[in-house]
Amino acid sequence: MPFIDHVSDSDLQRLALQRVVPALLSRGFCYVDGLLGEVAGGAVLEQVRDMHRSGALQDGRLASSAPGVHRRNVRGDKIAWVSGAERGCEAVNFLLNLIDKLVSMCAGRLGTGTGTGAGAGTSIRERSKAMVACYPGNGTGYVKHVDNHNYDGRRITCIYYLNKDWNAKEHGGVLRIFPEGKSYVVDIQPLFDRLLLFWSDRRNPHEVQPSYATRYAITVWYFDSEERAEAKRRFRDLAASTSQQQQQPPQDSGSS
Ligand SMILES: Cc1cc(NC(=O)CCC(=O)O)nc(C)c1Br
Ligand SMILES: [Fe+3]
Repeated sequence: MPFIDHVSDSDLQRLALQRVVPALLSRGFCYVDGLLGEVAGGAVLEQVRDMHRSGALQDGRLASSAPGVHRRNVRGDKIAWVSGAERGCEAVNFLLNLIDKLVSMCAGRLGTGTGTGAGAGTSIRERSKAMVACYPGNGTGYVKHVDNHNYDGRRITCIYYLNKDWNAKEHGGVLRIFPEGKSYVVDIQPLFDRLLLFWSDRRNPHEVQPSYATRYAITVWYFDSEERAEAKRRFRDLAASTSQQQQQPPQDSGSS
């Protein structure tokens, strides 16, 4: 079904230049509410709910329960990786295309301000598949971490939230960002039709606080081409060197 084109290219251009780029450069994160609008946003939510109902969201990480509580492992978030081309993902694909357009309109203007010191600036031309995630609402969250803590190439994390009538006081599930070197934290509610963008590296450690209602989100990571290529080279060298070691006979320890 043809989605209502809620956001025109000129809207996106304005959003990129007047909101997203300045915020990323000055604060390192930015969120936009009402990205797709009720109809298209609702279509994405329905498709994610269908994935959840059909069991497509799996292999969540084991989340240990609170210390002291009888130590059973409870399931954390459930995820599925989608390209958007899958049947039943048409609305997700529409979302991904829109985010791609928005990020490409920003990419040329994120210059050397990214503070990575790597090369002349950020050339973002590729991204990961989309990670559809569901926190089941059993009190699990996601421990504090950095997405790209070791130059794996990821430059911008984009998270699209899908949760209607979310109330953090009752449902928890706040994404808390701890901006590097700042004395304050930033609490983001995972609200329906909200798009959050932030630098994936050490500038933005973050955690998901325990969620007490079903919490859906779709995440894509955009790569800096140079850093990604370098990370792939490093990974190939590592793989090559470890496989060589396996081929060589184990060096005797030299002990008598
Ligand atoms: C699998 C995986 C999930 C996440 N998710 C979040 O940080 C949650 C953000 C939110 O839902 O608000 N991050 C990493 C680095 C990996 Br890997
Ligand atoms: Fe993360």
